Amino acid sequence: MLVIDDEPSIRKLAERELVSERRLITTASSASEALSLIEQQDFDVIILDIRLPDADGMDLLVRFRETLPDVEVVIITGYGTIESAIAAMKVGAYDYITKPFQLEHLELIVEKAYERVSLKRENRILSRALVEAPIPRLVGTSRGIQQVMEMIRKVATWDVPVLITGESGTGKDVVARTIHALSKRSEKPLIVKNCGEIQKDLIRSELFGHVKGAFTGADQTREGLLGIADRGTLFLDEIGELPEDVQAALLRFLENRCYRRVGDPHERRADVRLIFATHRDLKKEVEAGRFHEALYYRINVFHIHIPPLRERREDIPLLVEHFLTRLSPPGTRYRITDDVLGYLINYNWPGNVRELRNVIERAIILAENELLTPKTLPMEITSGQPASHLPMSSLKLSEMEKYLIQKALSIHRGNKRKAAQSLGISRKTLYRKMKTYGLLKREGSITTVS
Ligand SMILES: Nc1ncnc2c1ncn2[C@@H]1O[C@H](COP(=O)(O)OP(=O)(O)OP(=O)(O)O)[C@@H](O)[C@H]1O
Repeated sequence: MLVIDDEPSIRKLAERELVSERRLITTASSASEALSLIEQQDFDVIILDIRLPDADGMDLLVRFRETLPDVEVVIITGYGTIESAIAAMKVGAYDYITKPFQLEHLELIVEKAYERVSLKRENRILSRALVEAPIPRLVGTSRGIQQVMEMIRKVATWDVPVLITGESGTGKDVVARTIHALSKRSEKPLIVKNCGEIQKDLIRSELFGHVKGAFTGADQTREGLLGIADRGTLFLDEIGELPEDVQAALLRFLENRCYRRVGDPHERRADVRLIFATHRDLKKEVEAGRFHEALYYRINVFHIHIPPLRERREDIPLLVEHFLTRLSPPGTRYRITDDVLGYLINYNWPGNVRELRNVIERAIILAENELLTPKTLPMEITSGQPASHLPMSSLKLSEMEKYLIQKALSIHRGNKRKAAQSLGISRKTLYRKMKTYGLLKREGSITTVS
């Protein structure tokens, strides 16, 4: 924020009282000083005394309106010059305040002006299409997913950085969106950026912004993602792809919320919650000298790991149901046969939930009579060995029995009659064994196999 006033007491008051976590205050005592500051740095809000020693504040305001369309200008006028305040509003000032004023009154106006700046910024972000669709639901009842949900609920309302890890397609993006949606910042923008998709030499400028002339091709000053995400959340995917110098700058930002745009000698502040994701093992990257150690420790404080789908196969029936509902064309209701579910549960899912989603989408297209049969599945799934995931490391009879019961329940989506039938035992025996193996914790929540 820039405060232009020739009265030292007003400048001092602003410097002392209006500074905040999110705001740096710069002051100027004359129009010429203000203009040279504006040449060098960007401001969100300008407070302008209409009477200045070297220029008419009105002329300055007109100039600001033409050259700084995104900045909100608040006018300070002397007592009895209300007409000039009204004239200033007509030219495009955001608001005015008359001297002498109460500090609270000024604070309120400044807050509102900032609110307006961030609203404008959000509209711009929407037009840059960085914010995507609403959050998808995190589906799953496995212990792994339940733990992830629990962690999300705990961390969402805190402003701490979060690191999400997991193989590609496990749902890191869904988790990040859920954290933002449950946070205090949910009304503010969530900016999502995959660092792996940005050209290496442009990453710094993309994140922190740059000033005009900072490098060849920088013909305009441009706001970085941190500035755009101010008061919201920035989700950086594939953080392992960041160059070393950018990692260091990011660490600085995490420590004091200050950053510098490329080519800008001045510090800026932004109030941004950061969420990171990677499919790499960052600890190994640190050991190999490819990832900044201090940054790793700073972001690893709250770490959410999403297990691969093959380690939580009991989520597959629910996920299948979820995608069938989501992907069936309106007015249709696609179903799957039991053997299709069996194949899906047994497959290894190297592409995790994303692959499952794609398989269901493809099968819906190939299905006849709204029924997904094995013919609608890709070869690599139907050629799989149905029993390939037996826990062969353990050959204890009881463990094998428990495993087979869980498997049968998974395949038959918890239907005890069908599970018992496929195991060749009575329903009563199945029930008794489920009790023995602790598979009947709560009615309706059956622990199935992974
Ligand atoms: N638990 C889940 N419940 C519902 N949908 C899910 C779940 N996990 C993942 N998905 C869906 O699977 C797809 C892939 O998820 P997402 O993009 O979040 O994975 P990712 O881990 O971020 O992948 P990458 O590392 O490749 O970016 C998306 O369509 C997402 O909606």
